[in-house]
Amino acid sequence: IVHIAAINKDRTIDDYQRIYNKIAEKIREDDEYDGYIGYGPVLVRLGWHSSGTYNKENNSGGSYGGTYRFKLENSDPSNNGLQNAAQFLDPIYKEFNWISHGDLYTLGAVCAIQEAQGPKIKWRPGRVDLPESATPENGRLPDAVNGADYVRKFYARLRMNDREAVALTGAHCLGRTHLKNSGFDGPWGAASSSFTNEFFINLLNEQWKLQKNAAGNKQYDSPKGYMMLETDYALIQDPIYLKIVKEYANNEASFFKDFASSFQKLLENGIDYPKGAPEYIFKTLDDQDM
Ligand code: HEM
Ligand SMILES: Nc1c([N+](=O)[O-])cnc2ccccc12
Repeated sequence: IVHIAAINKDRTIDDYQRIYNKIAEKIREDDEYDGYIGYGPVLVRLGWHSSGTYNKENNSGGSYGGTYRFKLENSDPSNNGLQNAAQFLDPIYKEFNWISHGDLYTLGAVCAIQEAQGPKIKWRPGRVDLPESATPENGRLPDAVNGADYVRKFYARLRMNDREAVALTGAHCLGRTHLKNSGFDGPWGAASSSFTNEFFINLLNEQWKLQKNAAGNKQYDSPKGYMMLETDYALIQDPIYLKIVKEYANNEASFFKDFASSFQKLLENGIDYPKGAPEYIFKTLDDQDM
């Protein structure tokens, strides 16, 4: 399968910055969502899940076709809760319906990370809405109850190496798990809406206890009320991952640099960009004194 980015010469960075600003202003405005965590984290998860269906074996899935908009994909149990992100983006799509769904889902995630004081993420437009028949089957997104071997194998399907896998998991500094969405619960402590390297610091500094939660699923809990999934905890069980976790816990700049490149790669998996395809770095609202 080949997906070639469609370059729309009528649209410039100003057009996309306008959409970015609309999303960013709405994140600021709708601040009460999920106990005042806000919509940032769930927008990041939508961008990641719409990209995480990619399979390098046949270049299928991924963000290009915007197939999350179809029932088969948005009703995948792995996508429980992302309806909130889709509903958040609906009015923005109505106002700017010249953008493709794939570009909108990924732009929303980039905006959410940057507005959470995370790194600048380069973003390239050109995804094209594909028909419902192009929707990937359920089951391509990762399960949380697994160890390091599973994590390594899963990320290999997305063409991600060990550093990229650890860096990407650092997005778990944002938001929280919700029993009704995924059967995992917490953290009850600082479920953050700021993008930092705290996930790695928590992993290394907290005492973790594996226990069954109210839904009977195993997760690691800490006395301070933090939690880790088994796939999170795997990053300090595996010696190679552990070394990278320590690097990112001690060097936020290194984490930011690697996250920015890995997240762009994740969002662009499966897409061929023609030579000279435009690549944008959006200004935050703060950069624009808004
Ligand atoms: C092995 C890989 C991964 C597994 C098993 C996993 C699993 C999960 C689970 C179970 C939740 C809770 C969902 C809910 O209950 O609402 C969650 C939330 C989240 N995940 Fe992951 N995840 C993985 C990788 C990633 C990656 C690569 C990113 C982004 C780069 C990411 C970003 C997020 C965010 C931002 C949230 C919070 C969402 C919210 O607060 O609504 N995750 N993840
Ligand atoms: N905030 C989180 C943490 N944490 O340490 O605060 C750990 N793992 C998570 C997994 C999914 C979503 C949020 C998480």
